[in-house]
Amino acid sequence: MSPRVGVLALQGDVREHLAALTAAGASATTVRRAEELTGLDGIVLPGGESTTMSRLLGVLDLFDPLRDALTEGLPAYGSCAGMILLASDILDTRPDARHLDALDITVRRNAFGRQVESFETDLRVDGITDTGDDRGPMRAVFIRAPWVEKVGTEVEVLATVPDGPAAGRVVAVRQRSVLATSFHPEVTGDRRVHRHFVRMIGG
Ligand SMILES: NC(=O)CC[C@H](N)C(=O)O
Repeated sequence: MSPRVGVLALQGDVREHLAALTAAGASATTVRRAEELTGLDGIVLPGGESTTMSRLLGVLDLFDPLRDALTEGLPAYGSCAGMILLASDILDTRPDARHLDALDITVRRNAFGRQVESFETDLRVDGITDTGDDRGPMRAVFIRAPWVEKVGTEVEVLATVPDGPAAGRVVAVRQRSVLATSFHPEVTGDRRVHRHFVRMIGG
């Protein structure tokens, strides 16, 4: 049976993740209420605006149930704003923004600065672009993206920016069943990250 994956659907590029997950073989469904967390094999936190999502999670009484589900081991994948929400520490955020503390990383919001606020590059992602018939670098789209400034001992770094002013910056990580990318594979048509997540949670 295909794994059942929820997409947090409060704001952001929900539709793109639903399509990518479906193409990757998951049964994808939206999550707007706490009850909709029941029976999920994984959840995706989309790109968008992390402070807005954080506020809506509170307004809809979804923040605590989601954090509890993550603490209990619900696998998760966050892209961009989703990565920020999953982090244990955020730099350059608003004082009232809350985060889910599911990944032992420090992220800096809007880290790439004005000149390269949005850019694309070809990336190698460990375990994703180096295996399978379709191996090879992945086009990665960064839109006012965060980078990871610090990783805990249990966190694997999967990708860094290859060149340019931000060379070496960490942009993809995994800690057990939680995966996060600064970039947006959901907008490129390259399904390898979503397939990787679906395989990861399918055991
Ligand atoms: N593309 C994105 O998800 C941007 C993230 C946004 N800058 C934030 O802080 O939430």
